[in-house]
This record gives sequence, structure tokens and C-alpha cells, in this order.
Amino acid sequence: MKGLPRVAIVGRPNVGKSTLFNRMARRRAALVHDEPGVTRDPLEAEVEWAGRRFVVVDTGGYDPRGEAPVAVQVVGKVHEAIARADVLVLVVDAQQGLTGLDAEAAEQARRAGRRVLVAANKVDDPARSDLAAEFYRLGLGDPVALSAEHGRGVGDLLDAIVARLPEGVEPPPDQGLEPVRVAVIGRPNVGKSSLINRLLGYERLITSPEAGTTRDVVDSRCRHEGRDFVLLDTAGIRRRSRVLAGTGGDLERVSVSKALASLKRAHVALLLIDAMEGFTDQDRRLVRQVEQVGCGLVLVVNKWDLVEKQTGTLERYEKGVRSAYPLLEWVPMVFASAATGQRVRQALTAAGYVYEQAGMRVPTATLNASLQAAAALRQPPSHKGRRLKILYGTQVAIRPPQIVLFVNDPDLVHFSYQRFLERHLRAQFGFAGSPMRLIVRAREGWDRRGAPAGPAAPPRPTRPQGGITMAESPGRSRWTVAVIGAGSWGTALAMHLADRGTAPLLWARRPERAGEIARLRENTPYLPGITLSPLIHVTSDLEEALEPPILLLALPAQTVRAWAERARGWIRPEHVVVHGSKGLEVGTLLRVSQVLRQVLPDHPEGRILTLSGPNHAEEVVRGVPSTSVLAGGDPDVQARVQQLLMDRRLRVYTSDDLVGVELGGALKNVIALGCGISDGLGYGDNTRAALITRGLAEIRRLGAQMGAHPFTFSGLSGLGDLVATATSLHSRNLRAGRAIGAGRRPSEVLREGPMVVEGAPTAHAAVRLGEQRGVELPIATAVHRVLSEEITPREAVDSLMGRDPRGELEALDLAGPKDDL
Ligand SMILES: NC(=O)C1=CN([C@@H]2O[C@H](COP(=O)(O)OP(=O)(O)OC[C@H]3O[C@@H](n4cnc5c(N)ncnc54)[C@H](OP(=O)(O)O)[C@@H]3O)[C@@H](O)[C@H]2O)C=CC1
Ligand SMILES: O=C(CO)COP(=O)(O)O
Repeated sequence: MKGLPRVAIVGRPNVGKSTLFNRMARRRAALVHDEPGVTRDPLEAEVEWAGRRFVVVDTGGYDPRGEAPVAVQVVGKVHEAIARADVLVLVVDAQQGLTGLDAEAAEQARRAGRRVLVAANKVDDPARSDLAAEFYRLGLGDPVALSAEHGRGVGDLLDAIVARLPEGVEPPPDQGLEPVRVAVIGRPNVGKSSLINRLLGYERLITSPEAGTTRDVVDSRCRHEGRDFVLLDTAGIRRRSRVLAGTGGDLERVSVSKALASLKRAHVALLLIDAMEGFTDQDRRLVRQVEQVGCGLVLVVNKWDLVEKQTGTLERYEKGVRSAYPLLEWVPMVFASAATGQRVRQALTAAGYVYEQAGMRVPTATLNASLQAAAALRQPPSHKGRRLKILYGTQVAIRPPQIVLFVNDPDLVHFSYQRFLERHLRAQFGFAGSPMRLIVRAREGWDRRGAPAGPAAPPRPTRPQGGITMAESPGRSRWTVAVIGAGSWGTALAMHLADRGTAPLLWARRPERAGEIARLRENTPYLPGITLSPLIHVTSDLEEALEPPILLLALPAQTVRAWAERARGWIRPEHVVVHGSKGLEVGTLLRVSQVLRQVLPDHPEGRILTLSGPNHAEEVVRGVPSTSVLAGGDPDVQARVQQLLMDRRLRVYTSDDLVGVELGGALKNVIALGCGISDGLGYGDNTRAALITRGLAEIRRLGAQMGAHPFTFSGLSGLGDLVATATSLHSRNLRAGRAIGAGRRPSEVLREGPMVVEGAPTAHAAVRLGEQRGVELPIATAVHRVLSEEITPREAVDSLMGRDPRGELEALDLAGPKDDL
């Protein structure tokens, strides 16, 4: 709702503001009750009328004379809502007539300098519109006579509002991800409203130590890690019996039933418990409630700052809570403090994760392989000589995941075996934080007592190979993520995402290429023979490509600057930019993340990352088990991207060594070229092993000098990627090197295309970097001289082998100055 004009409904208590709000928002969300002052927290809703969209805000009753602490806070909230509004609707009660408080509220509204409309409510009898005339005296123009209760006159009011909205174009309706609806639940006074205030970043809801302050279900939107969340605040949930017997009366009962109803609207519940009080019976009941409703769960241990800690306190605490209820074993726990803000946002990260997990869909083939493995691990039970047979299983629903098991005889499924199966499936697939439904059915055609009546073929799997896919949720835009660059790597990444159920947008720089890929559903020059998933939307429209919050850049390193300059105008601060380029910029000697930061100086540093590792596009696209590493960015952003990409085919690690990971990925290409040259010359495995090992030594030397962690080069983006590139026929660098070693002219080989040979420009940059920083790089220098046609491949080998004797570990600086570029 960001960017929409705002309309605030104001007025003294009990004039019918909430009823009017509900009419305008066409819903029954605000509590409507005869007791004055019921609505305390501002409610918001998006309204569309006569082609315009705006946000309507319901405020608490304006009563500056009220002395209760809550009444004082309400006045503050009303002022806040007025200050943020473009148009004010002052609601008055036409049946009661003009009161002193109406006049005061009108004065406040006038002073705010906003456009004001007077809504004379409760004109239930159309013949009595004259009742509204009296309010003309407020000096705010013609009052609109209406009856919010019956809906009469509300259209006229909406017309009048639209006529007063500021000029301008509202942003298009949000086409991003479906917002994750989060219900914040817990016993009274565990800090629900404080937590929400923290998450929203400003005092949005009224908090008070008085139990039961938040009487209404209040929806509030916020964004976290590029995703929208709707927080549903609830009344403190108490046991129904206590409420009924308690003192709150009617109003409290309404609040509690609405709070429970909000669980039904939620994707994920954040259950707050009080760290000092521990996990209580009431908390257990709430977990059961969540499990019955079927939404996801995150447990937030609030007030953790107040707990005295010794070694192992957290682990002991966690163990105790998890053992209190079976589902809790699988639920993310966040130890937070709403008072200090500590780890509060992690609760949203966890909620996003649980949302994704609950939407996971396991292909039937994978599920059945897992069920077979389970049966091998633990023999199914038998009774009176008959053994349980699990014929096949299939996942029939998500949120929560529902798996139907077809068996020979459901009576043979003992509770403990069902529990074992659930544990086994969770251990394999996760479904973290989500209840899981295992439904056992007798397969039709099976005689309960004996053999099959017909062939028992399992249903055809939806995808030929295994792997887990994330379901596309209703309303979830296809564009969570855009892959920028439709070469080999970009296409493979897009396919990987699509296989996980995330519909990506794939940007190709040339319209004709985008058109061809879209038409053929194949990227023929780069990944021939691979049929593109229908979930991939191909575009060459850069503005469209920059809509999604996550951008995965798969561009040649030398082209990143020009692309970022073109994209700059559309890149928003919330964009997470992950680049997969493996190279150094020749002109500036910068790493690609540095290039991005130079072009986008105001972009949050925590949102620029790199993904690197031994990942040949040709193999990733086939789902060959692969590993990769994500570096840079804030840990929570890393976690989000990790979660976006990771599954049982691509295992994604994280690292905080951006310099090392980028340098490893860039420089291994140079060494791989060298290995190719050696192969082309007809040398053998000894030479390749020598080049890999000594090449890594010089990468580490330069890296350490630039502030990288030396161990990074023994990792996936160092040794791992070097081995993959220097030994695989998929590698363009290796192939180019081989052609050159075999006698072809480097300039000709490098011009051939269409695929980029990153090692060539990077060799040039590396040599200059080495000179600048006084680091010896003999292999990179030899490769560079061959590529520039200064020396022949054979001369290069002679020059390397003829160097002065030295110790193997000589000049291996393990720590150098931080890279300050
Ligand atoms: N291939 C792989 O397995 C992996 C590659 N990488 C890295 O990813 C990056 C991209 O490699 P990869 O996809 O393999 O490269 P490819 O050679 O397969 O494709 C290059 C892509 O870049 C596009 N391109 C070329 N020039 C420009 C430009 N000036 N502006 C924008 N786009 C341009 C090409 O478009 P067009 O077709 O229109 O020319 C093409 O889509 C490299 O840094 C590489 O090292 C990382 C991991 C794995
Ligand atoms: O980086 C790659 C694999 O990890 C791809 O290497 P090439 O660019 O040499 O094909």
C-alpha cells in the first residue's frame, strides 16, 4: 500500500467510524460495538473507487479529555494518522446533533491543513437528510448525509473523497509475491504488540501493560528481505473457559473468537512465549490449535534478554521446549527480545522460511523412493501373520503438506509406525515448522486380506527426475526473481529455480534472442537440447526484468558495468543483487561486486552478493548434485537467497569472505586456460596437477594480499571450482586453452564465441594486479603472454619450468592487508 494516497476517518468516539470503515473496505474487520472507544489501533485497508486507489485508515475515537493511559495514546495515534493523511473524513452523529467534541475535532482537522469532508452518519431514514444540515456550521463545506449501517450515501462520500485525492498515478497493484500472512499469538502480555511495533519500525499499535489492550484483529503490512508480510495482531488468547468465566464480558469473547479466526487466515503463526515463565500449558494448547488449523509455526521466546545465562542455557531451554509437544521438534525457535529489538527480525525470516517449507511439493517419484528407503530402514509392522505394505504415496496438498499413503490394509498402520514415517519424511524433506498430514488409505482393488486384484503401478511422476519443488502459491506472482543474462549460466539458473517451483523471469539483452528462446522454449546456442520450463518467462524488457526483488546476474564480467549503468534508474534499495560472474574488470581491476557498488553507490552493501562454485551450467540444468557458495551481503539476506536456491540438487553454502570467493572464481579460469594449453601440447596428468596446485598457490598469494581468507581458496570457489574447470570438457576456458595449446592462434580462438572465455581478460587484469601489489604470479603471467601472442605455449612452459629453485611453501603469505579498493 506504499505510495497510495491516504484517507483518515476521524471523529469523536462512537459516531460510527468503524462501521463506515468496514463499508468502505467492504469487510467486517474492525470491531463494531456499542461501547465507546472500542477501536484503538488504526486499521488500514486499500479501497478502489472510480478508477482510483487509496488507503483508508480508521482511527481511534478522538477524546482529548479521556484520562486513561490508553485514551491518551489514542489521541497521539489520531494525530499521527492525520499527519500522514491526504484527506480527512470527519464523522459526526446526525441523530445526536453537533457536540462540543465534534467542533474540537473539526478544529483539529482544519488546523492540519488537509482537505476535510464531513460525513453526517446515522441518517438511517432517507427522508431525514435535513439532519445533516446542522453540521454545515462546522465550516468544512457541505456535509454528506449517509448511513454507514445501511450503506446509504457511502457511494456519494467515496465520490467526494476521490474528487479530493491529490493528482497522480497510484502504483499498480502489487504483483510481487503473495504476502505471507503472519498471526502473532500468545498469552496476554507476552509482548505481541511490542514485537509488531519493532517489526514495523515505528509505533503503529498501541501497547500497554494492561492485559487485553489489543482488542481487535489489526492487519499491518511490512517488508522484509524483499518480501511482503501482513502481520495479524490478535487479542491475547486465553483459554475459552477462563474467558467465559472471566471479567471481560461480551467484548473480550468477541476478541478471542476473532483472534482464533485470524489463525485460520494466517500462513504462519508466530507464537510468543515468555522466556521467564517458560512454556506453559496454555502455550501447549495454542500449539495444538495451530496444528489443528494447519498453518505454519515459529516459536519466539520473547524477553530472552532477561534470562540469566550460563554456558548451555539456550540449548537446555530449547531442548525443554521442544520436548513439550511433538510438532515443536520441527519448529524454528527464535530467542528474541521485543524490548531491545534483539533478533526480532529473525522471527520474520523464520516465518518466510516456514511459509516456503509448507508450500513444498515432493514429486511422487522422489516420495516413493523415500518411502521405500523407510521400509528398508524399519520393516513395516505385521499382525497375525499379515504385514503392512505401503504400495505408494503421493502428496495431494500443500499448506499444510498432505501425503496420502496407499496401503494394503490401513488397520496395519500402527501409530508408532506412522510417527516413524513422518520423522523419516521430515528428515528427508524438511517441511520445517509446518504440520504434516499423513492420510492412510486402502488402495482400491486390493483385497484387504491378500493379493492385488490388478496391477499396482504408482501414478506417473510429474517430473522425470527427482528433487523437491516448491509449489506456486495462488496469487504469488511468477516474478520472485529475475535472472539477468540468458547465456548458459543464466538459463541454467532459471531452470533450477523453475524446477523448484519458483517462476523466474529470464532477461536476454537482445529482443530477437528473447523471442527465439520464448518461441522454441530452448536456448539453442548456449544449452542445446534442454527444453525450458513453462514457468520461465523470457523478456528483453529491462524495466520488467527489474520488477522482482531478487536479481541473479549471470553476465560476463566485462559487461556488468554497462548493464548496471543501464539498470541504475530502476534498481530499488530493496533489490537483492546476486552476481555469478567469474572475472575481474580489465579497465579498473575491480571485482564484480566492487563494480556494482561503484555504479550503485547508494545501494545497501548488505544486498550485494556473489554466488560461485564448481557449477557447470550443463550439469546444473540436468540436476546433477552440485555445491556452491554465497558470499557477501547481510546474513539474513544470505539466508534468504540460500533458501531460494538450495535443494537436494544444489547445496548452497555461505561465506563471509566476499573478496576470497570472488577472487577464487575469477582467477581459477586463468589457471584452467593454462591447463588447457598444457593438454593441447600433449602433456599429461602430472602437468595438469602441477598447474592446479601451483596455480592455487598463486591465487592464494594474491588473495591473501588483498585481504581474503586463505582457507577460502581451499573451498568450493577456490580448489573446488579450479578442479571442475581444469578437468571438465564443459569448460570453455579449458577448451579454448586446448585449442591454443594445439597450435591455433589465440586471437582467433578467443574471437570464436558465442560463449565467453572469462579467463582471457581476467589473466590480463590479474597480471596487472600482481604487479601493483608486488605479488608474483608466474602461471597467470605465462598464460597472459601466450594469449597476447608474445610467446608460444611451449615457450611458456619452458619459462615456468626453468625458474629458480624455491621452497614449496615459500611466499605463501597467509594474511595481508584488507582490500581497500
Ligand atoms: N557457464 C557456466 O557454467 C557458468 C558461468 N558462470 C559465469 O557466469 C557469467 C556468464 O557466463 P555464461 O552464462 O556461461 O556465458 P555465456 O557465454 O554462456 O553467455 C553470455 C551471455 O552474456 C550475454 N552478453 C554478452 N555480451 C553482453 C553485454 N554486453 N551485455 C549484456 N549481456 C551480454 C550474451 O548475450 P548474447 O547471446 O545476446 O550475446 C549471453 O546471454 C560468466 O562470468 C561465467 O564465468 C558462473 C558459473 C557457471
Ligand atoms: O565457472 C564455470 C564452472 O564453475 C564454467 O567455467 P567455464 O567458463 O570455463 O565454462
